[in-house]
Amino acid sequence: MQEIAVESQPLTQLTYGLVEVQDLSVCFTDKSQNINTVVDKINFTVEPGSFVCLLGPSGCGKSTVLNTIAGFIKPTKGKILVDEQAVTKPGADRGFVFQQYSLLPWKTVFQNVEFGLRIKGIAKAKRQELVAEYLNRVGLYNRRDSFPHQLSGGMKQRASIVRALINSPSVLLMDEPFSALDAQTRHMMQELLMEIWQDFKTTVIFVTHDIEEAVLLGDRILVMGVNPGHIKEDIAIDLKRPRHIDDTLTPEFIQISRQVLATIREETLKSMEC
Ligand SMILES: Nc1ncnc2c1ncn2[C@@H]1O[C@H](COP(=O)(O)OP(=O)(O)OP(=O)(O)O)[C@@H](O)[C@H]1O
Repeated sequence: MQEIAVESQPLTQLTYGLVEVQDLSVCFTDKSQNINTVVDKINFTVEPGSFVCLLGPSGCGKSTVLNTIAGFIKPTKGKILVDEQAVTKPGADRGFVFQQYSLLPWKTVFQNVEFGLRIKGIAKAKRQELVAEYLNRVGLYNRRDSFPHQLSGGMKQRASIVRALINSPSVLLMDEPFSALDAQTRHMMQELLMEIWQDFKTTVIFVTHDIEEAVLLGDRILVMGVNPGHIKEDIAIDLKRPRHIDDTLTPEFIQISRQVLATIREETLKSMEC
């Protein structure tokens, strides 16, 4: 593989990361040729460097919207623009972290994180320097030679996050990345993600159905409604940063969470009716 030298990339590099979702509709056709409109006429813009949560009841289409931004699903109508370029397929400008760990099981932590840099043809010495820097950032350098099955769930997700971030994506797409973790590990991961995001200033679009998680992490919460999936409310979270788990106990936090709960409760009931 041809190797090229690159300039050192500081951890604090500011990427662009403007995401525009314009009149997005996604339909799936089942075996009997019935057309199911999963999300309809979705419009929103995510400003560069902001952290937006997509929140809604199960089945409202959160993952479908995220997968369309990732380029895994093609819009039936409408379009997605990332940094003013139309999304037609997956690309290195969009990093993805799934609920189920996206690490390659036959590669070590180091090799998993290094993978994208190898594909780009970055020189070995530079790869080693960058991977060490990123693994140190999430406290995984000492586990660099471990395989994924030798790691805890939290460690796997830390590795998955730096695996995505090391490629300097304009936007990081996260689909319920902490939902499989126990409560304590989830809280640690939420705090770590906020710290990393403050460093990197990458745009983050984060899917969750956990209200507390959305209020803690997001600059904005896009609450989705059902039948078909749509944006029901766009709620700005004006809580000061940096935020910490303890903030979830403050009156301001509880008040915002109640407001979000009231919005989402109606949709959850609707989703249970069908
Ligand atoms: N590839 C597909 N083919 C057919 N139907 C699909 C496909 N992907 C998703 N759906 C349907 O679209 C709807 C929305 O699914 P989606 O996973 O986007 O919702 P969600 O809000 O992320 O749900 P959850 O919170 O449970 O993960 C569901 O009814 C699902 O069955």
